[in-house]
Amino acid sequence: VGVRLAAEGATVAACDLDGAAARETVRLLGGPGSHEGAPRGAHAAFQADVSEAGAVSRLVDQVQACFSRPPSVVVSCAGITRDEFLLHMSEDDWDKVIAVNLKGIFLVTQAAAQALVSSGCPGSIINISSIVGKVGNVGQTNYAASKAGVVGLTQTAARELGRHGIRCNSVLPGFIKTPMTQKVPQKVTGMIPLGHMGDPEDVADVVAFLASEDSGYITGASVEVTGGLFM
Ligand SMILES: CCCCCCCCCCCCCC(=O)CC(=O)SCCNC(=O)CCNC(=O)[C@H](O)C(C)(C)COP(=O)(O)OP(=O)(O)OC[C@H]1O[C@@H](n2cnc3c(N)ncnc32)[C@H](O)[C@@H]1OP(=O)(O)O
Ligand SMILES: NC(=O)C1=CN([C@@H]2O[C@H](COP(=O)(O)OP(=O)(O)OC[C@H]3O[C@@H](n4cnc5c(N)ncnc54)[C@H](O)[C@@H]3O)[C@@H](O)[C@H]2O)C=CC1
Repeated sequence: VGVRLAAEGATVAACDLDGAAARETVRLLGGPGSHEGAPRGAHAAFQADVSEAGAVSRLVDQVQACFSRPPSVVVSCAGITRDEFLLHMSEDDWDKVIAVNLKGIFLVTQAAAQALVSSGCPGSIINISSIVGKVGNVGQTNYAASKAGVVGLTQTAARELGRHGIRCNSVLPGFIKTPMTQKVPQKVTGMIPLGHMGDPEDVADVVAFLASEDSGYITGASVEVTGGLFM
């Protein structure tokens, strides 16, 4: 997503719980700024735990200090799984997934919206849900609930923030080739109408569209990027 948005001319603030991962993203973008507080206009890397309110507040403050404005496009990708059958799922596995995947998106969406509204800037907020939030999945009561919650949160934010020129949309990827999907039974591929798994670039293409003025009249939408899986 960062590479695609940079290719569209965006200056990217990449943030991750793993600061090294964020700095690697900035290096991928060819940005000189592989450290916080990069020269104005350069891409910059930040570290934060999105499930922690103080960390998110500090992140938005750091981004505004670095770029002299709130972020005009915010893409929340952070997500984890702690898969287990319902009969055996621990409370901790439930709490951890909800904290990152749902509360994290609440905190980032809220902090970004507060900064945009107080500065009178329009914006586009894009939250990464999952097709699992629409149809459920074996072993994922926690994850499915978190991802379904992302859609409801984003629709509500869209209703409240439209008057401020802030659009909010959800992206629901399907079976995408990343480490996260390595444990999914491969028999799934046969269920995909397009016959193959997607690539992260397929998701990035949709994010770039929702970030751009080409989607200027779209808000509150849930865009499925699934090859037709579970249409
Ligand atoms: C006909 C197949 C239908 C498959 C539909 C699956 C759709 C998945 C699309 C995902 C797209 C988006 C996903 C996403 O947002 C990103 C992710 O979250 S990727 C990770 C998704 N996680 C899973 O799919 C769960 C994978 N399973 C597990 O992690 C383990 O199985 C689990 C921890 C749940 C249990 O482990 P264990 O006790 O060791 O049991 P087994 O692994 O031996 O499995 C027992 C039994 O259950 C079957 N099974 C496991 N997972 C799934 C599944 N997702 N869908 C269907 N069936 C599943 C497994 O095949 C075994 O069946 P047997 O007949 O007993 O062999
Ligand atoms: N891979 C797939 O097939 C699908 C993925 N998704 C969603 O897409 C998003 C990205 O998924 P992937 O790139 O596959 O996963 P990934 O595991 O490669 O990336 C997730 C990133 O989130 C970071 N992160 C984890 N907890 C964090 C926290 N508390 N604070 C800040 N950062 C944190 C991780 O360090 C990691 O860099 C996730 O929200 C996932 O649920 C949705 C559908 C399908």
